[in-house]
Amino acid sequence: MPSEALNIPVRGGHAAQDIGEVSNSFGGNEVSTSPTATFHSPANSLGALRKPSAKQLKPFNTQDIKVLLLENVNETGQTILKGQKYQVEALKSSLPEDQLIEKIKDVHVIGIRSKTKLTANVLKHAKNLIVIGCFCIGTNQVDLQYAAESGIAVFNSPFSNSRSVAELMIGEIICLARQLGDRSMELHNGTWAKVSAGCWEVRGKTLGIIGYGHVGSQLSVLAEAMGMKVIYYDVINLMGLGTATQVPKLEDLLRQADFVTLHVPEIEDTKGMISTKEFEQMRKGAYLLNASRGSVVDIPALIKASQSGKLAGAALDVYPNEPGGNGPNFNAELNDFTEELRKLKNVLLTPHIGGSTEEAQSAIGVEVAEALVNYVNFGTTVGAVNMPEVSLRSLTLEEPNHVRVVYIHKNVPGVLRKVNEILGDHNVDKQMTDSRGDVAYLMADISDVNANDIRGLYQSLEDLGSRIMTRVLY
Ligand SMILES: NC(=O)c1ccc[n+]([C@@H]2O[C@H](COP(=O)([O-])OP(=O)(O)OC[C@H]3O[C@@H](n4cnc5c(N)ncnc54)[C@H](O)[C@@H]3O)[C@@H](O)[C@H]2O)c1
Ligand SMILES: O=C(O)CC[C@@H](O)C(=O)O
Repeated sequence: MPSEALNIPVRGGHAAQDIGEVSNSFGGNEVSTSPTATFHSPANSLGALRKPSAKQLKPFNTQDIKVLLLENVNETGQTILKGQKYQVEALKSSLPEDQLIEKIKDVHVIGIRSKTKLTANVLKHAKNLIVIGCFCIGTNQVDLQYAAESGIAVFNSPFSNSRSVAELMIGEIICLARQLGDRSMELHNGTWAKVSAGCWEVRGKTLGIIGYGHVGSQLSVLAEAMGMKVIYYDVINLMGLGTATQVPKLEDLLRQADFVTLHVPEIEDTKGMISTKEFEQMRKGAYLLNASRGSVVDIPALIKASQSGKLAGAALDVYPNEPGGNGPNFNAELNDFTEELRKLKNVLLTPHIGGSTEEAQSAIGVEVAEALVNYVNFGTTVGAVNMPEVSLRSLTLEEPNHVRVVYIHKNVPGVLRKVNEILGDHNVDKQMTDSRGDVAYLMADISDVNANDIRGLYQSLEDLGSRIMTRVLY
């Protein structure tokens, strides 16, 4: 069978086009949450691309694949995607919703960071989209459920920037303890203010970490190395690193810690988790740091706690509303508390740079771009955050008449029987299927397939009522 002879439309929810007309058409586990859980190694299945005997699965002209990268995705990621000859458009900022909707109509792959909101309203316009790459840790900006139900896989980089965030927290803890932000600002403005009142060593102080995952646990180790006592609160029981100890309740942590730092995901439970009541429970003269998501801390309540002297200082890296790009745009139009926040003493404000280091961005670029290529070219979902993890060993060059069928479907009874009736005309060499909630993902490598059979195979799967998306790769 001639490789790349036919192109199979893969996007679900649309009428199958004539094979001849679709030369421009082409058909991605739970992120580990604890230091003791099994971490995913960075995507490594590109090794398959490099193995001489592995067969490239590209039932499409790769140069027809349109990739839109927003928010200044690192050069490393762009290079990998361009290396596949995909058409890559890379923009430095995110896009307002109306422009995003226009752009997303066309593309097969989109890469974003934390600012681009891929809501159901945006995604319903994404007629060709098969995969989303979040070039960051957080995936709260994407409607993961809607994406899964539309057959769109979502990938992220679960820990490539954890160390960078932890290091920033260490820097900020010392800056807050010594009021460095204020001293520096004063001297920039020509004022010499040599003070020691209210300035402390961090040695012997208690750090309370809320959310003891990738970032929280890294921070724990670094803080202990500076002589801090570490306690943490998490919704799951986790083994503390070093001598760090878990406390049973959030309130216990708030009452004991000198520094409280947040490293939880943005989910329903964590929205507004630090508000007036929690500030009251904190020690007088304590410090609060938030580099998780802007919705986790009630900032007007933080402003009151700072003005009243309850808090000795705070460091914020994230805000409920953040600008789409760089510029003089951190103002009251964005968040109505901004002016008051800017006036506070010993409050460090940073523009969501926790993960913004050369090391982190370069590693994220590679990890997410490789996951995207593996999904587009091979259908592999290892590392996807909204689909079951499915992978099969590569087809090899010794298997010229094999095709890989990817069938994303509603998780309802009887589907496998019907699919296997269709595949049963061929030899099913290997097959893997798994489900996650309402969506199931089936991958099968079948042999003895003639080029002429592919359209029929594809169409039969498309015609099943359970179909979300069909892809045939060969
Ligand atoms: N500022 C930045 O640039 C930056 C960079 C990386 C990550 N982040 C944010 O930090 C968050 C944490 O990152 P991570 O890699 O450590 O995530 P993670 O998933 O490894 O860890 C999160 C931890 O929070 C715990 N948790 C969940 N809900 C909780 C609750 N209600 N109370 C207490 N604990 C709870 C989880 O059990 C888990 O152990 C990310 O989701 C992301 O939003 C920000
Ligand atoms: O780079 C970003 O925009 C997001 C960084 C961070 O919040 C993350 O979720 O990894």
